[in-house]
Amino acid sequence: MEKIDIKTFDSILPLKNSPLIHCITNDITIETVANSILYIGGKPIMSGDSREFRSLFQTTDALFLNMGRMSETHEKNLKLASQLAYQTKKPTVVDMVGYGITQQRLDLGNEIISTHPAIIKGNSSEMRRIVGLPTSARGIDRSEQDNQDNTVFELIHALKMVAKQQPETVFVATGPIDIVVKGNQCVKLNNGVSLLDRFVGTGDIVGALMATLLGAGYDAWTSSLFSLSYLNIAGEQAFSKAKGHGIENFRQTFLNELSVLSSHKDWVNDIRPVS
Ligand SMILES: Nc1ncnc2c1ncn2[C@@H]1O[C@H](COP(=O)(O)OP(=O)(O)O)[C@@H](O)[C@H]1O
Ligand SMILES: Cc1ncsc1CCOP(=O)(O)O
Ligand SMILES: [Mg+2]
Repeated sequence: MEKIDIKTFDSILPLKNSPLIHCITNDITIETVANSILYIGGKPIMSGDSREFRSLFQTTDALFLNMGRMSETHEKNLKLASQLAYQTKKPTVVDMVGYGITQQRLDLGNEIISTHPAIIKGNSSEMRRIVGLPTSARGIDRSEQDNQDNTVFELIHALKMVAKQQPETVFVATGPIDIVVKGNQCVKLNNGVSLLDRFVGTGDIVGALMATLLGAGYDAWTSSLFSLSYLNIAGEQAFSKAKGHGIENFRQTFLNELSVLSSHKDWVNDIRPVS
């Protein structure tokens, strides 16, 4: 497993600049995604009007694409934006929500993958479909079977095979164990709490945090590892403060933690890579 240079994480927040992040995302979690970017010092612009994409691209620092709630317009927007990002080398994160559950999502996801975004992420079940592994997951959720030691091992192997074809792209599979792969490099992270899986948006949020760090000028590897660690340790802090008081209370406490965790400089000491 690659070592993580945790010391660099200490100095990342607060961000030195306020990167402007263009988000084309689902309308289920759009407000939470926008606020999460603000909580770590970025500036979101949520635009789904393709008429303004080209002028927006002249001022934004990164692009966040989320396959979320599909429609013909959303599909056209994601296709156009991913092509513009490829042509202009705009740092891009794509969240493969529901990849492979329908032909539309399969085709759209494959078209976006071909534009070589900096980070391709999804939960472990979505990422298993991307690398051609079976999954019993339904809808956009993750199957528990996809988080066992053997299934995590086979996903890492398959991700490395795909990553060899796209050496500039970081592949992230989230779950109880988060997997980050770039070429033949791999890190597994073991932070977070199961309550993070009990409400919608945590996958969307961590993808938006990755795009924010890309926009701040960090590379895809650092952006992925930092965002996963930061979000999950915010979840651990929220659990210690809000456990037993209901999922919605945990969710609110968790979102609050995203805005304050960076002020506790020793948070990086809680990062738990898995050897
Ligand atoms: N059971 C769990 N234990 C620890 N962390 C979790 C758990 N479930 C989800 N997470 C964390 O929540 C975030 C979202 O992951 P996941 O639920 O897999 O994405 P999605 O919401 O797209 O399905 C990730 O940072 C992941 O590490
Ligand atoms: C429920 C739902 N349906 C389409 S997008 C979405 C939200 C998914 O958010 P996350 O992947 O972060 O749980
Ligand atoms: Mg998701």
